[in-house]
Amino acid sequence: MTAAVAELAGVTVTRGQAVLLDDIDLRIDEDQRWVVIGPNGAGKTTMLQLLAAQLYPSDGIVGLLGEVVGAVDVFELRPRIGLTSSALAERIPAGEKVRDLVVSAAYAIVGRWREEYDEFDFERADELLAQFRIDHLADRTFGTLSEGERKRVQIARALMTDPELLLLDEPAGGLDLAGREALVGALADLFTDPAAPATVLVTHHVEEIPDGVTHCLLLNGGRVVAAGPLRDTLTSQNLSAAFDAPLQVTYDGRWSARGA
Ligand SMILES: Nc1ncnc2c1ncn2[C@@H]1O[C@H](COP(=O)(O)OP(=O)(O)OP(=O)(O)O)[C@@H](O)[C@H]1O
Repeated sequence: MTAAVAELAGVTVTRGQAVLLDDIDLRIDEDQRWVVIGPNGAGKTTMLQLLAAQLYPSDGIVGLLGEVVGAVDVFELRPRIGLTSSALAERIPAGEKVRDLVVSAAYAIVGRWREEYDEFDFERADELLAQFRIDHLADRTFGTLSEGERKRVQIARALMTDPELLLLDEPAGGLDLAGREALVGALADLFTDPAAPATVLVTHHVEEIPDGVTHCLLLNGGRVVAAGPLRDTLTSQNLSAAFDAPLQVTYDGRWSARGA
């Protein structure tokens, strides 16, 4: 049996009168790659914040990497979890060099360059840059990169600490078609690697589901519409329920969806 990297039991998140997540049960195993899909405001980012140990539930239990959030120091948990999001990208100084940015993740530092890094760290950073086909950008500054290049740098950085759980919040958001396709391809390479960590990828678009994704969570209004193995879960009926609109899902090696 595989081990759970994350377990949510009866998890509710409220802010004032607003219910952001409502009574969520979910288990993510170490060999699983999840995609979370839902309309704006469904609670996807809130879910990732819970999984990143950046948010406590208002009710219920969040188990992460064998620990219960709230009963353990989150600063011990966070280095074991890789996260990319546009909010984090905004905090990256434009003048930071790509290689430094990736290598400094080993020490969970953004925009500082004070620690000693060893040869192994630089080798690992270069390996990750090559894996995401951005090794030619190693000496460029973050601010000079295209949006697609920035996304890949962030993912390389998130992997630098060899996280046990990788969380990607709309990694293809804002990319043009070619950039999106390149990123989806790079993620497919990662997701189909058995050594890659358990992953949760948030998106609005089924076209952005890379090969290697095994499970799907559909959210609407903070509630689970459906969750389980991808092929069983991502049906026209479930997607329509998640988006409150008649949608037709097809799969021909890639997922796509259109109005029914
Ligand atoms: N502090 C808060 N107080 C009240 N409501 C909030 C607060 N933070 C978030 N919300 C609401 O919670 C809901 C879920 O937000 P969340 O960012 O998790 O959704 P999402 O699915 O990631 O949306 P999107 O696709 O637009 O990024 C939204 O309706 C949002 O307006």
